[in-house]
Amino acid sequence: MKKVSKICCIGAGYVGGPTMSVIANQCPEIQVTVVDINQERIDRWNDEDLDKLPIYEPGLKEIVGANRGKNLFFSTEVDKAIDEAEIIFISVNTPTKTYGKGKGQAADLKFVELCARNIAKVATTDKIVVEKSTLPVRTASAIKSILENTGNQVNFEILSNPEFLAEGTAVDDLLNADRVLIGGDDTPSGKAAKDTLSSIYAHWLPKERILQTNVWSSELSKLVANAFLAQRVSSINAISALCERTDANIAEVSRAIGTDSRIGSKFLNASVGFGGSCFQKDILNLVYIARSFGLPEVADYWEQVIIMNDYQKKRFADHIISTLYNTVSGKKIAFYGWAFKKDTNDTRESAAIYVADALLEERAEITVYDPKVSEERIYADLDYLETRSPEENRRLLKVVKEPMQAAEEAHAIALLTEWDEFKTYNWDTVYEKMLKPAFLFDGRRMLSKEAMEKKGFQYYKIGQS
Ligand SMILES: NC(=O)C1=CN([C@@H]2O[C@H](COP(=O)(O)OP(=O)(O)OC[C@H]3O[C@@H](n4cnc5c(N)ncnc54)[C@H](O)[C@@H]3O)[C@@H](O)[C@H]2O)C=CC1
Ligand SMILES: O=C(O)[C@H]1O[C@H](OP(=O)(O)OP(=O)(O)OC[C@H]2O[C@@H](n3ccc(=O)[nH]c3=O)[C@H](O)[C@@H]2O)[C@H](O)[C@@H](O)[C@@H]1O
Repeated sequence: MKKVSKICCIGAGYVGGPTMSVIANQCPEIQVTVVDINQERIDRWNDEDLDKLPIYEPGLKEIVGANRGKNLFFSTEVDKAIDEAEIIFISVNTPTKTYGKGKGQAADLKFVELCARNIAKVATTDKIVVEKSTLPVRTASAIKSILENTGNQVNFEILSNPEFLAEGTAVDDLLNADRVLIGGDDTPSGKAAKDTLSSIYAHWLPKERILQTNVWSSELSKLVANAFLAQRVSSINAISALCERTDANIAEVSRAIGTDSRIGSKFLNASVGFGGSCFQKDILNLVYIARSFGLPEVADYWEQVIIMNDYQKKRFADHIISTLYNTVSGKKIAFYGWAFKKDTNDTRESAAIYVADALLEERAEITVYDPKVSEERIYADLDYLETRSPEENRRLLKVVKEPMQAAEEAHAIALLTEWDEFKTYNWDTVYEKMLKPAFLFDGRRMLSKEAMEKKGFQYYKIGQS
C-alpha cells in the first residue's frame, strides 16, 4: 500500500475545513492543504485570531491552532495543491439545482465538474480523487469520464468517501465516527486506492469501522442515511401534531417508543422542523433519482418527509398567529435563535427563516437574537426568499445582540434554536420586560411548561396540549 505524504482538499467549507483539520491533527506525517476559490474564506481560516475562523464548531479552533502552519495549510493556490497531492478530496457545495432540468430537486454538479476539469488540466502525476461532497448515485462515472478524456495520460482512481459528520458536533463526530465509508472499484488498482484511503482513517479509528463497498453503494448510502434520519424527525413531528389534539405528550411517546431497541431513542425530538444544508437537498435528490429511474411510488414516499417538514414549520407560524388573536400585524415577536440547530453559526434551511417569512407576511415586527449568527447572514437568508424587498425586510425585522433587548415590550417570544443558554435565562426578568399577556412559543421543547406557566407566561410547547 502506498504511503501518503501530501493530500489536498478542494472546498474549505463546513465539511472540508473540519475534516481536513482532524486528518492533519491525527496524521502528523501527512501534509494537508485545504484550498478554496473564496479568498475571504481562506483569509479567515488563516486569521491569527482563532475566533474569526469562518466556521464555528466546538473544539475546532483548538485543532486548527495546534496544526496550522505545521502540516495544515489553507490556500487559494488550487492548481499548486492539486499538482502536489497524491490524494485530492473534492468537498465543494452540491446545492439543489435552481435552473433547467431537475430544477428544485436534482443536485447541481457544476462545482464538482469544475473541480474534475481542473484536476484533469493540472495533474502531472497519478492521483486518487475522492468524492467527499454528497453526490447522486453514479456521479463517479461522470468524474471518471472527465478525468480520463481531458487528462494528460495520468492515472486516476476515483473513490466515494461521503461525510457523515453533523454540524455542532463535527470534531467529535470525526474523531469518534460510527463508521467511515469508502466506495471504489473492485479492480486491483481500485482496491489498492481504497486501502490507501483506509490507512489514513486507521490512524485513529478501529479497522472494523472502516467500511469498503463498491462506489455506487457508497454514493447511495449517503443519501439514504440522511433520508432515514430526516424521516425520523418528520415521523415524530407528525405525531407531535396528533399529541396536541389529544392529551398525549410527545416526550412520553418518544420515550415509550425509543426504549424499544429496534426503534432506538436517538433523533426522536419533536421540533419546529428540521433544517440544515443537507436533509432537504439530499431527499429532493433521492426523489429526483427515483423518479428518473421510473419509480414514482418510491419518489412519492420520500417526498412526504419534506411535505411533513414544511407542514410543521407552517403549523408553528399559524399557531403563533391564531394564538395572538388572529393578528400579528404591528406586534413585536422576539425570536430566540436563528441557526438551524445549536452550536453552529450555519443557518441554511433553518426553520426560523420560514417561520419569520410567514409572520412577516402578516406584518409582524420581529426582533432576532442568536448568539452566533450575524445580522448580515439573517438578512441574506430572508432576502434570498425574495418574498419582499430587502428594505422591507430591514424595516420589519431587527437583529439585536442582547436577549433581554429582544424581549423588551414583545408580545411573544418564539424559541427557534435549542441554544443551551436559553435554559439559563432569568425568565422572570424576561416576563417582566414583555407586554402582557406574555406568550412563549417553544419550538424546541426546551423549557418546563409548569415552571413557565407559574411565572405567568402563556406557554405553548410543540407536541403538548
Ligand atoms: N454541511 C454539512 O454538515 C455536511 C455537508 N456534506 C456535503 O459536503 C459538501 C460540501 O458541503 P459544505 O462544506 O457544507 O459546503 P460549503 O458551501 O460550506 O463549502 C464548499 C466550499 O467549496 C468552495 N468551492 C466551490 N467550487 C470550488 C472550486 N471549483 N474550487 C475551489 N473551491 C470551490 C466554495 O467556495 C465553498 O467555500 C456538500 O456536497 C454537502 O452535501 C456532507 C456531510 C455534512
Ligand atoms: O449530510 C449532512 O449534512 C449531515 O446532515 C445531518 O447533520 P446536520 O444537518 O448537521 O445536523 P442534525 O443533527 O442531523 O440535525 C438536522 C436538523 O434536524 C433537527 N432535528 C434533529 C434531531 C431530532 O431529534 N429532531 C430535530 O428536529 C435539528 O434541529 C436540525 O435542524 C446528519 O445528522 C449528518 O450525519 C450528515 O452528515
